[in-house]
Amino acid sequence: MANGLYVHSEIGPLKKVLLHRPGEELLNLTPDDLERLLFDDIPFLEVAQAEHDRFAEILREQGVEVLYLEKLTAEALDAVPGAREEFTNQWLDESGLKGKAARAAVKEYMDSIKDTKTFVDKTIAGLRKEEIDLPANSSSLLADLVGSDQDGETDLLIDPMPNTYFTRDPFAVVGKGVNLNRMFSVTRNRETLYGKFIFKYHPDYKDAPLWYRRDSAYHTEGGDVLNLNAHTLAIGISQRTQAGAIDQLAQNMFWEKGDQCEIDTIYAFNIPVSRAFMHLDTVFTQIDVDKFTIHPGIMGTLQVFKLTKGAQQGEVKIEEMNDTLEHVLEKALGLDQVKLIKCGGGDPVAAAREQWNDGSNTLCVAPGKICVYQRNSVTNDVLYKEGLDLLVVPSAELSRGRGGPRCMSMPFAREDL
Ligand SMILES: NC(=O)NCCC[C@H](N)C(=O)O
Repeated sequence: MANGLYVHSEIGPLKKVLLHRPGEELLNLTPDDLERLLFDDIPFLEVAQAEHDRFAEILREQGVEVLYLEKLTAEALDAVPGAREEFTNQWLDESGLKGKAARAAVKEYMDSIKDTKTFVDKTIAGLRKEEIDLPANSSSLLADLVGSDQDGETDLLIDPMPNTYFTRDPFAVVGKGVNLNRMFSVTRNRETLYGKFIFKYHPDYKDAPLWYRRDSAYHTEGGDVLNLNAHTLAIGISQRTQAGAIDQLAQNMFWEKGDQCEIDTIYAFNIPVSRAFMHLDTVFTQIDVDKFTIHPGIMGTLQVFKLTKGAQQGEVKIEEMNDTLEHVLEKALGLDQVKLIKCGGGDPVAAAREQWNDGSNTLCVAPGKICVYQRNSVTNDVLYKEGLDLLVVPSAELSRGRGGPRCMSMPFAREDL
């Protein structure tokens, strides 16, 4: 574990996980910005934090080391002279700020924050106009005179990043390396900066090989990536992950970085493009050696492609194998039978309601032991009767961002099975 990363499955005993405690970014969410910022409601921050603290505590009770994105980023920026300056400039480049004068004023404000962890929190929280002394209209640039209001009236100078607590998506640990993603939306793509600097400068993680880069041409997100075993990945072709990203990933994993990457097979699942099916992990998650929770909407024949390394340099073989999810997973895992447990049991009303609140998005901490949202009582009852050991996370507020326990976590290390 030279660089501290080691993930070869979805279910091996979890040793180390990355979270982000929701912070002041949720206080900069307004009803008008919800859709653009990919959020569905305004959470009550204090309760969201208490729920998240309980999630972290549940993980620690299971012997898991809990890391925080904001802390690792601050450590990375403090580790190398010039790293914080480099981060600030790139954060400003991607902040949507218009005008040189505004940029200079924000830079001065951010530089004045001495403590780096407080600085990192502020980059996530966003900035209100009232917080900055913008120079009077003395500039000769139209952009300074008009400012950011050209996109509509707003009290914000820089958008918050309310989805940062979904640490699953900006990057994904695969084996001993990382897919550093280019994300689907402009707003969430800013979250990938934290991973960029952690994997560039953090003393414990800087040697991690990158299987994908945030400057790639196609978008992809960690919620679409499932580590089936050391050699096999499942990836969704979804609203968030383009087929071209999977081609690029296969090239990098099989060839460009083939000497470091153990993955030799990728199953690409073509899932419907909709918010309910946002990522592969909103549709199914592995909960035991041979068990998965699923969204019932994914039953029936699926279009699936199997990508393997070809014989010629740079060649990737693609086989279309349209089949049921059950059969594809059996083949991929080399099992005679897998069991798919439906969100909501057989009840279509419960399935729709609980799927909306991530009933099939679970975090497995060991085979058969999973974190679930408390509010999904119908699904949880079914899982309990199937013999699963449930670690129940309070979820009244956390669920308002449309992500569950798997979305809120990025495993850094799991024991082998
Ligand atoms: N892996 C996941 O399904 N993550 C949930 C992300 C929810 C967030 N509001 C988003 O739309 O990106």
